[in-house]
Amino acid sequence: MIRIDSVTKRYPDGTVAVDRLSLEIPDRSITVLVGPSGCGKTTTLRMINRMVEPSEGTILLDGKDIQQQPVNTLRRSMGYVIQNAGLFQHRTILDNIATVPRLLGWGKEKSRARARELMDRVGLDGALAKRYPYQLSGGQQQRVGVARALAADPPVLLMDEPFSAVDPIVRKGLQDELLRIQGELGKTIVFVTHDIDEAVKLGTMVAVMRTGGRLAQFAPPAELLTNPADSFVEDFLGTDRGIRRLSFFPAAGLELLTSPITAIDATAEQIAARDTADAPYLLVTDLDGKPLGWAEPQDLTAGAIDSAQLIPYGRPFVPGTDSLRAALDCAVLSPTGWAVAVDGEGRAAGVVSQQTIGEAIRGAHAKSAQGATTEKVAR
Ligand SMILES: Nc1ncnc2c1ncn2[C@@H]1O[C@H](COP(=O)(O)OP(=O)(O)OP(=O)(O)O)[C@@H](O)[C@H]1O
Repeated sequence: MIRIDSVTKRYPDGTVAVDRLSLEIPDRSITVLVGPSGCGKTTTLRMINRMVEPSEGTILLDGKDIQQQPVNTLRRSMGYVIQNAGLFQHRTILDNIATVPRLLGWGKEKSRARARELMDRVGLDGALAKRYPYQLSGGQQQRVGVARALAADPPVLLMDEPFSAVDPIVRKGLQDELLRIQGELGKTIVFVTHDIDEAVKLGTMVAVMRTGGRLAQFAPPAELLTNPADSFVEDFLGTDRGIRRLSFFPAAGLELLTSPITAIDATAEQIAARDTADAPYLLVTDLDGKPLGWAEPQDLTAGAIDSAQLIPYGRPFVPGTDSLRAALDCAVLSPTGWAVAVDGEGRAAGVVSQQTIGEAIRGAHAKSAQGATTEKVAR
């Protein structure tokens, strides 16, 4: 949908912010521009809505040169979200969100109705509608910024470090919300960040830029983590690239053992009859099948199970939605070295050892080397 064709931006003082950049930004997906401070990300984004004009090269939107389009028409087709939301401080939340529909002449009631609908869409409580921006938290303000950008239903959303100013937990919530909104609305989003984790999480495609405004690599995140183009990209991705790449392999194929699962009301005879050859620990569950903790078989054969004596099982993973990274994390954090898999209701579905996860990782790498595609799974 957006094609950046050999674009250069030279500012009047001679700074080359962007140097012969070419990118094909796919339709209805999130393309992330990432790179160190000053590498030209913001300049690139602003050239897309003509807040900055390129010195050379062309940008095409749906095959048409954006230079040939009136700036106002162009900007109407592009929502713009910036860090700290950039809200109008003297307007209520509802009126902030209704800004563009009002500019388009929608009328007050229709604009406000649309604003209410968007508050709901971005997860804002309707009770906040009459407040002013200063009466909202940073995360809430950022949601207002996203709602305002979506108000006139533009096909394109440009987002410049929109979540950088909030704490990590709020940030994760905003990222998840953006992925949900993108899934529902199918916008074409260009997202600027300097945080590679954010880029890998959000991007369908990731453009890594280097200082001097040049493109270092343009690839889907799994490809980036597997085959960084050069040492700059490799360094930028960080030292735990291998672990992060596991986020792209689903945990669904892991072989789970169910024989060690033991209900808390199991009798000594039932426990003694268990085949524990494959697993040194038993996972004790409550009567609903939810995990309580680990026990060594010899500690249980004595009689009634005392839940206070159990070894904590740590955090479980959900095979249907989690990745091998999540499963490995659970196993690494588990005092027994075994990870607990649960179903959507939190009931124990099986257990798996670090060794089995290790074998699955090797299998996944081998498969991916044969060219199998890696889909994004929950991280
Ligand atoms: N108006 C301007 N005049 C001159 N130089 C500029 C101007 N705006 C930006 N620059 C320079 O262009 C280069 C790219 O800036 P830009 O803001 O696009 O980078 P960025 O990657 O978004 O950085 P950051 O992550 O720090 O926001 C920088 O060297 C910057 O100093």
